[in-house]
Amino acid sequence: MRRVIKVGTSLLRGSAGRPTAVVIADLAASLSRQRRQGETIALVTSGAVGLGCEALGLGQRPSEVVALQAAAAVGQGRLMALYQDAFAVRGLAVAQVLLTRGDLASRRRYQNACRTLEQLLTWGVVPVVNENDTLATDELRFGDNDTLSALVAVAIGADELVLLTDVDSLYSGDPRSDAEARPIEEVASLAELDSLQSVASGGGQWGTGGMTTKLTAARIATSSGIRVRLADGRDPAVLDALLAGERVGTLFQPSPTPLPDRKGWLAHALLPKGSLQLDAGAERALTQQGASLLAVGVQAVVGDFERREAVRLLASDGRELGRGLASLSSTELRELMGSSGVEVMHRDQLVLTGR
Ligand SMILES: Nc1ncnc2c1ncn2[C@@H]1O[C@H](COP(=O)(O)OP(=O)(O)O)[C@@H](O)[C@H]1O
Ligand SMILES: N[C@@H](CCC(=O)OP(=O)(O)O)C(=O)O
Repeated sequence: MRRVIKVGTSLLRGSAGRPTAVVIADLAASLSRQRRQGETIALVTSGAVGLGCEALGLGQRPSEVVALQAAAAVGQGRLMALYQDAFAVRGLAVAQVLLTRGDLASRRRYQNACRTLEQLLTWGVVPVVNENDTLATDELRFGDNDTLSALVAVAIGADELVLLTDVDSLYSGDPRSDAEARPIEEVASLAELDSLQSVASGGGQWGTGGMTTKLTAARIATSSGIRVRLADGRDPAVLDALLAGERVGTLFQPSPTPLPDRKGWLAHALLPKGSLQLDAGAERALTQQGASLLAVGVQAVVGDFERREAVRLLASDGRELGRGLASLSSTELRELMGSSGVEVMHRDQLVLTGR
């Protein structure tokens, strides 16, 4: 079994009065037991900004990006030192892996990251992944670690993604403000997951994405065939129960028809630079025949992009049909749209997302 465990800022900063070092030591104890049973584990951890703020004596999370980036630079080393010490006591080595959204959006850099992670796992080292906050600029930022954890789970071909946070399950409303909110034990399909978007809202004082980004993460992972579990990380016994196979928190069932690796990457890692509006004929050719996209079906080109850059494919009513890598630049396309016999996107370079 391959598991990715995501540990949120909500836990690492101010979780039920447990100091960060204790939270991490408890995690290391539980996860190293799993490792001894032959399981493969990778961690995605938040906490760089939170620990940086603590070290700097900042009472709250700064709002300006540059202050967040600088605070992360202070906190990331401290965070790694805690993981390193906690796992070393149990005889396990850890490795720091810092990624930006841009790293995962480039196929070459994504494959590099996959290879490095695989090498670490082969050596029995526990990768400890975080966003490279200090370098990530606004447009290349995830901002939350939920989405990153789902992409890491896809990258290492995990069986399960565990999102540990400061709430015991997904609720039918934000439990902080909705006294009637009820826990949801299982989300059985992508359709059910999509229908839940309205119940999720943002994070707490230190967490960033809240439940909204956890649902995005669940969508990415389950559509690639990875089971997702959301559970309370405040109590180490809950993680132990989860790792022992007990039903705790919320279970998101994996899709029975997972996207193959490259299509999963196209659907979830790309950073679209523009979009193409398609006519009804092109929509039918893509969705019903699995055809490549031809210039004859392109009605409008929005944005500026080069050849092999990512674009969204939109239906005439603005719905996203899919996305992929264009064979032509926006300048070339503006000249050629409507002409027959010109390929704009090969079927292997596009994925239908139907959002
Ligand atoms: N529908 C919901 N169900 C459960 N929690 C929710 C929901 N909507 C919003 N939340 C909030 O999301 C928070 C967890 O997200 P966040 O603070 O970003 O944590 P983390 O740092 O672990 O990612 C919870 O404390 C909870 O108040
Ligand atoms: N990369 C950031 C994590 C951002 C964050 O708080 O994410 P999350 O725990 O998903 O709400 C950090 O290390 O502080």
